[in-house]
Amino acid sequence: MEKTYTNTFPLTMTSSEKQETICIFGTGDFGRSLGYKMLQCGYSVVFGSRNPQMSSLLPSGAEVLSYSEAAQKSDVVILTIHREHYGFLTELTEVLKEKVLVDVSNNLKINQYPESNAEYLAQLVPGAHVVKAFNTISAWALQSGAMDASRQVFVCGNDGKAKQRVVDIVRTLGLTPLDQGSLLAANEIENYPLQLFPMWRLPFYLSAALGLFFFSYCVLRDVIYPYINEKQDSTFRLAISIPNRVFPITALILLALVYFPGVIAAILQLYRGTKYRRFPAWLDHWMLCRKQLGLVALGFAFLHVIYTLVIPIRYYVRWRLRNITIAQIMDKKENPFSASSAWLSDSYVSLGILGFFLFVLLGITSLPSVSNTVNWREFRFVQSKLGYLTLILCTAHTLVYGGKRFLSPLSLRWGLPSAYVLALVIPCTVLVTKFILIMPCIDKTLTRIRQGWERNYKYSKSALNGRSDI
Ligand SMILES: NC(=O)C1=CN([C@@H]2O[C@H](COP(=O)(O)OP(=O)(O)OC[C@H]3O[C@@H](n4cnc5c(N)ncnc54)[C@H](OP(=O)(O)O)[C@@H]3O)[C@@H](O)[C@H]2O)C=CC1
Ligand SMILES: [Cu+2]
Repeated sequence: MEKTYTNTFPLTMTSSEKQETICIFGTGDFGRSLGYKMLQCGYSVVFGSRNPQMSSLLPSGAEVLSYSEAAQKSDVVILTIHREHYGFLTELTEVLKEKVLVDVSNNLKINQYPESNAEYLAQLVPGAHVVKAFNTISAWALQSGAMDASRQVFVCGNDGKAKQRVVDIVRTLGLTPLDQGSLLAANEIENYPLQLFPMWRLPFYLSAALGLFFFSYCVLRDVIYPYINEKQDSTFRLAISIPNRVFPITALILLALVYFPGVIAAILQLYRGTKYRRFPAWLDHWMLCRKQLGLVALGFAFLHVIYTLVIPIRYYVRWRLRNITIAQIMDKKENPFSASSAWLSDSYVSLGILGFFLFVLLGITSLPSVSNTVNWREFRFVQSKLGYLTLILCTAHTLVYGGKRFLSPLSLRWGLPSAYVLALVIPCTVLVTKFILIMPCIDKTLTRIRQGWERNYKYSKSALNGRSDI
């Protein structure tokens, strides 16, 4: 019986061959769009509907029959019906026997039901070969042809031949099939369209929290403090001065947070004396979204660069420069040139430029089109060595910014240090810890652990033999 469709199914259809008929159950949005696309690609389409006479707006050229009549016309039946309405299929088990039954359904929530929709369908219609496909393609994309971002169709199913047929249909429709294995994968495939930027969530919340905290901190020091102490209105600082403090601080901390989990993981491995124990879930998740953290940090660094470029055209800056010059003319006294200040200011800018350049380089190499062209060692070299160099340069940039005022009691307001002093805590912690970790004696142990050596090997061996360790 399996021979029937291997013989009849053409791999690619030519006009001279008989058109293959596909049956689509349901005449809703998705069913109609899919039917339209299939007709365009040379299939003949039969719709199954509760009310064949009432169905309107169907693509011309398609036939509409009752569900059981339609099912008899083809051995591939695509169900474009919501899972909640699958009940009536139990009456069609005889007609659907040995047919390829394609489940396209999505749910409203992740893990909404104990079993995936496709597995539920397989239980309802035990004689059919259920294949999961098309759920990641939207009706709108099918119709408008705007499918660049969503050409991929995940396909899974327990019957190899049935799956192959669906894969071929997907290809004929101009989409890219991705075989995901057996029906067990259906759950993951169904959850996929419901996820909302899972890897961007942590970076987003972190940057929002950091931004808000430092913004409030700067408002307290730079707007509220001068108002209460000198009745001075500094609210104009909310537009550029304060954002241009918050952005670089957020960028620097996020960049440090890209390298922090690696350091924590190394310490954990050293402490446990083995690499064969799982990291806690939060550390795993943190490690997985390092790329996104770095890209968000790069975004903030960009903002800092742009905000810095406009400094010379700001009214406040020009006003201050003019006033200082006029005051010097009136006093007939020139400000002496300070070589150390010139050095500090130039090195501050230069470190910033170099740090930003490497930061952009890191961002570019994390793009899939670029990272696909480098091998594993090259990628690690760029992301680790160059990454740490970027962190060192950006931290130094901030330290030099502080310059002579760094930790000076004069810059305290209500006992609060400048925001950039706080910003340095995490980057410095990461750099100092990393420096300790690369000291030869520690590095040697860590490398051995990462190659599989275990400190308490005997202990684990006895555990393996099932003996108690007391
Ligand atoms: N819309 C989209 O972009 C996408 C949809 N999907 C999935 O495709 C399936 C269909 O979605 P969509 O077309 O948007 O939904 P619609 O509500 O527009 O269509 C559902 C169709 O199911 C049929 N149906 C059968 N039994 C019942 C019943 N008891 N009550 C109501 N309808 C019934 C109806 O067709 P008739 O009246 O002819 O019997 C109806 O038109 C869903 O499982 C959805 O998750 C997947 C990817 C994208
Ligand atoms: Cu800067």
